[in-house]
Amino acid sequence: MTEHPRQVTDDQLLTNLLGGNMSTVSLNGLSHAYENTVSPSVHPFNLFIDDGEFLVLYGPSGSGKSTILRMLHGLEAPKTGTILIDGNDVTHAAVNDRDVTLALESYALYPHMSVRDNLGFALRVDGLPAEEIRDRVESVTSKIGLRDILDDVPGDLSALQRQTIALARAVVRQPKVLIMDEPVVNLVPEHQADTLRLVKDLQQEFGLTTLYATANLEDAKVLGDRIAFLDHGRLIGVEKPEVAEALVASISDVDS
Ligand SMILES: Nc1ncnc2c1ncn2[C@@H]1O[C@H](COP(=O)(O)OP(=O)(O)OP(=O)(O)O)[C@@H](O)[C@H]1O
Repeated sequence: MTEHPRQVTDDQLLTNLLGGNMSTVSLNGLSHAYENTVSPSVHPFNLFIDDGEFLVLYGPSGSGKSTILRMLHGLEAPKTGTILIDGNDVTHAAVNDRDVTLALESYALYPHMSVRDNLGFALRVDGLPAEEIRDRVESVTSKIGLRDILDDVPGDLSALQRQTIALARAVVRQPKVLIMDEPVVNLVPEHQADTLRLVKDLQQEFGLTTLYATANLEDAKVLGDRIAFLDHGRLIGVEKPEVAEALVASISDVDS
């Protein structure tokens, strides 16, 4: 199975040459095994995610998606391999030293804080100046129609608005890498479509390098620039959404 290199635009080349803030991810020979288990949860694999790319990890339950995200986040140590972000080896770096942000579900919002304070909280902890916090919060909220509810608390809002804020709270940090682990799986169907659209819009608007785990092929096709197919802890292939169906069919043939 071939891995399609993404076309590097003139802008990206220029940014590279100028030593700009690129956010590439290289996973090299990465594997994982949970303690006291017989077979590895993730077999060794290589994967490169380009700056600003939306990469979907797709596979059934137990295929290794969460474990890969947890290694990238710093919550699980790999058994083998390295993790490079912008060429820097972060394989053994602490969670807070790798600039990877996990978008949490809406129940993780602080219930007593206004939307504005929820969005700015992590930025204050990071020590950003008040002016920059205000600018970032306004920039994100104006793009997603949240400005009118900045002074409300989560309990006053709809489930969809809360979900939107939870996503915005990750984006406002402008992380090098944004990760999401099945963020729509617990939402009612009508909110799932809206949330997927929002995820894609925010990712494109802010050009965030993103890894997104899902067991839903339709979601993977809507969201991904490329889809990484996982099966029983193995990376089977990395393809554009257009050829996803054919690859899934070939995996099913092999499995049956
Ligand atoms: N804490 C753990 N201890 C032992 N084995 C685990 C643990 N967490 C996951 N596993 C195993 O590791 C493998 C990969 O699981 P993982 O959760 O990464 O898959 P997934 O594709 O994200 O599935 P799901 O969406 O159901 O979480 C599975 O075989 C799973 O049973």
